[in-house]
Amino acid sequence: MTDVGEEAAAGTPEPLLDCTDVSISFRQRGSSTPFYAVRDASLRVGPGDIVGLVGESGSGKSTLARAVVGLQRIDSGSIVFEGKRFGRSRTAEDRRGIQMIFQDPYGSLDPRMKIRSALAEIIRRHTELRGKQIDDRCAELMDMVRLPRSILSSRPAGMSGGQRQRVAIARALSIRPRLLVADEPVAALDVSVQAGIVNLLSDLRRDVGLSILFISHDLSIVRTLCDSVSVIYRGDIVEARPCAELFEDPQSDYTRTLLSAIPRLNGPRTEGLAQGQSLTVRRP
Ligand SMILES: Nc1ncnc2c1ncn2[C@@H]1O[C@H](COP(=O)(O)OP(=O)(O)OP(=O)(O)O)[C@@H](O)[C@H]1O
Repeated sequence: MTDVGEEAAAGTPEPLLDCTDVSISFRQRGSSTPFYAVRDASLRVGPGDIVGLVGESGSGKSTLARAVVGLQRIDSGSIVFEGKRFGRSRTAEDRRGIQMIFQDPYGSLDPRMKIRSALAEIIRRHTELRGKQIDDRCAELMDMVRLPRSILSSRPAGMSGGQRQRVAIARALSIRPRLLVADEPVAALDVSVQAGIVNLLSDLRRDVGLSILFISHDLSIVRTLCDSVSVIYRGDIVEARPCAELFEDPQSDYTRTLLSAIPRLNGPRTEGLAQGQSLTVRRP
């Protein structure tokens, strides 16, 4: 096995996140045989990378993502983040490094709480900032996610889906994670709103060096946003390659099936997201 020193000397950066042979099972009612939702899955995210994780419904994407953030126990394998292997429990510092956003941002936002209070609470809990420093940080976060600062005085209930997802991103960023796990973050949004969120994630990688594990069943978005992509099928990662290579020359039968099921992918990179609408992502 190559050690980190040799890798660095060879010019290969140490991955930020390195999952190796991760298996996750659930008990099945009425059976003594466990059901493996994830089986020997390996996944790497480099510093500043956006990695897509794609697969059909029930293939194990969310289960693996939850394991990465520490919400799901793993049976075997390892999850190493910034060179540290996570054990059964994680420290507060471990948890700070990886934050997650979900398809439904309501899940992480208290509908009764003003955005300023929700952000202030998490900033106070996880950082040394106090008083005006917290106000300044809240304002800065609104700028980062391109929301007007006046939103800080609103409650989630009065906001659009896209605004709520931006607030969820601001909340995740408030404690300066190095990795954002985004589980279907645009699946519930209108196509026009999706493009704004995808552009925002791309800009956050460029502006603050955020690394992203982007989970989606929408291959056209993954192709537009991600540097590399892992394809998961029934808990197995069947292919993991740079995006351009995978879309041009898929190696596994399952990836070929996924791609052929979406004829619009045969068009140019930014065309045809849905019925003539285009998803234009600004590249750094
Ligand atoms: N807590 C659980 N108990 C039992 N089975 C579970 C549990 N969580 C997930 N599963 C099963 O594990 C498999 C993978 O589910 P998972 O949610 O990870 O898939 P997914 O690829 O994220 O699907 P989707 O795109 O529909 O969200 C599914 O068969 C699901 O029913």
